[in-house]
Amino acid sequence: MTDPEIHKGLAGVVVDTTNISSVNPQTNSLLYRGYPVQELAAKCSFEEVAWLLWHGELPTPEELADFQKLERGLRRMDDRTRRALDDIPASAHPMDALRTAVSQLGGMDPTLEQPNGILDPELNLSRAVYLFAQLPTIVAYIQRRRRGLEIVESRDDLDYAENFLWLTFGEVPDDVVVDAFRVSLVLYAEHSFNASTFTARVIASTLSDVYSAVTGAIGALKGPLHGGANEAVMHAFDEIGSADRAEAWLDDALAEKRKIMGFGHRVYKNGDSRVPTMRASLETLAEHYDRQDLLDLYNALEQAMGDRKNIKPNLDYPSGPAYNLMGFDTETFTPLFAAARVTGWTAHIFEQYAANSLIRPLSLYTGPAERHLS
Ligand SMILES: CC(=O)SCCNC(=O)CCNC(=O)[C@H](O)C(C)(C)COP(=O)(O)OP(=O)(O)OC[C@H]1O[C@@H](n2cnc3c(N)ncnc32)[C@H](O)[C@@H]1OP(=O)(O)O
Ligand SMILES: O=C([O-])CC(=O)C(=O)O
Repeated sequence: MTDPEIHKGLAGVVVDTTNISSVNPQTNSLLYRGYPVQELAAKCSFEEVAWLLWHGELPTPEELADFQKLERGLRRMDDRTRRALDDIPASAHPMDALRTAVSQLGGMDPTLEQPNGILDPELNLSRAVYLFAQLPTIVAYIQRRRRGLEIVESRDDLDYAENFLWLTFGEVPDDVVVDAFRVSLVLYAEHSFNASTFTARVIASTLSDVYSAVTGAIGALKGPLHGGANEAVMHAFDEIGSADRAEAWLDDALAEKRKIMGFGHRVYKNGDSRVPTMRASLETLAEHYDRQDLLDLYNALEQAMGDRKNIKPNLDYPSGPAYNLMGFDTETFTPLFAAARVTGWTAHIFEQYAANSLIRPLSLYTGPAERHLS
């Protein structure tokens, strides 16, 4: 009998269909429900993109107004969530705190216990909207607590992106900063069967609940080969210090066989479709904050990596320094990714429930042959 073909890391394996987004490395395109992500980033609020991912169509003006009203009414953090967060050491990684908070929200949702409470599509949409509204409050609070600052309450006159920045910094920055932040959220929202989304789908496929699936997805996103890379990019920039040191730093890192964070991608081999849009936002921010030095370092490392390995940046490469310029702590970068991606995760969880098959692949056993206790 010949051994089955092994697909390590499921590389190249098509495991299911999806109508949420398409990643096409040949044309270097990314479509959300058919719309190019660049067009959505140029023209849509993050609320509109969230709606599109969940419902398949952009909202009408009335639907958008109702959704915005609903979202604004769900932003306040429950005292029990606050207590759960306060119980975690402030030194813990924000992704650990966020993962705990989402899990705790699941424990506080009594509707999960209703008949069909886990799978009811209407309840699940409400849960997705609730998580969408809550994550900025939670992520902002985690950063403020780490800085020894008091919580800031949401403002109903602000949209999602503005309010997220307000909650974090206690002020709404200039429009160019808000816009760069909104663009990052749109670009991070969805990316087909990436590791965290697949994790969410695996969990949903057991007919477990939305909160469990999102909690698991947060765990998967934390790793530096996935979402954790946006933080790792900034750590690398801190290590390098300035553009003139990029080449030497890279040579040392490659000699030590280190992975260069923010470069490479499982699907895109000729560059990530989202990078030009995020890079343009980074450029605007660098100009706004008068930080050409950061852009120089960005360009120098990209150039050196291209020369030596011909490997291109992924979205985490421009997002890391962009979030740094906006004033976020490095440890908050991956939670920002999670707050954006909760839209894509939940859309995929709904899709999984709607046409479910338990996800359970096979493995080729390579351990000891059958043996017996004497
Ligand atoms: C938004 C996102 O989540 S995007 C991904 C974010 N993650 C990162 O930025 C982490 C750094 N990048 C990586 O580790 C990888 O590129 C991954 C995990 C993203 C993709 O990995 P894979 O598809 O498995 O690529 P694979 O590992 O086969 O790479 C092919 C070759 O390029 C090398 N390579 C790929 N990425 C990098 C990198 N960032 N630094 C150095 N070498 C790299 C590999 O070592 C491998 O070389 P080899 O053939 O000599 O062994
Ligand atoms: O698609 C992937 O493997 C990783 C990625 O870029 C994302 O999740 O945005």
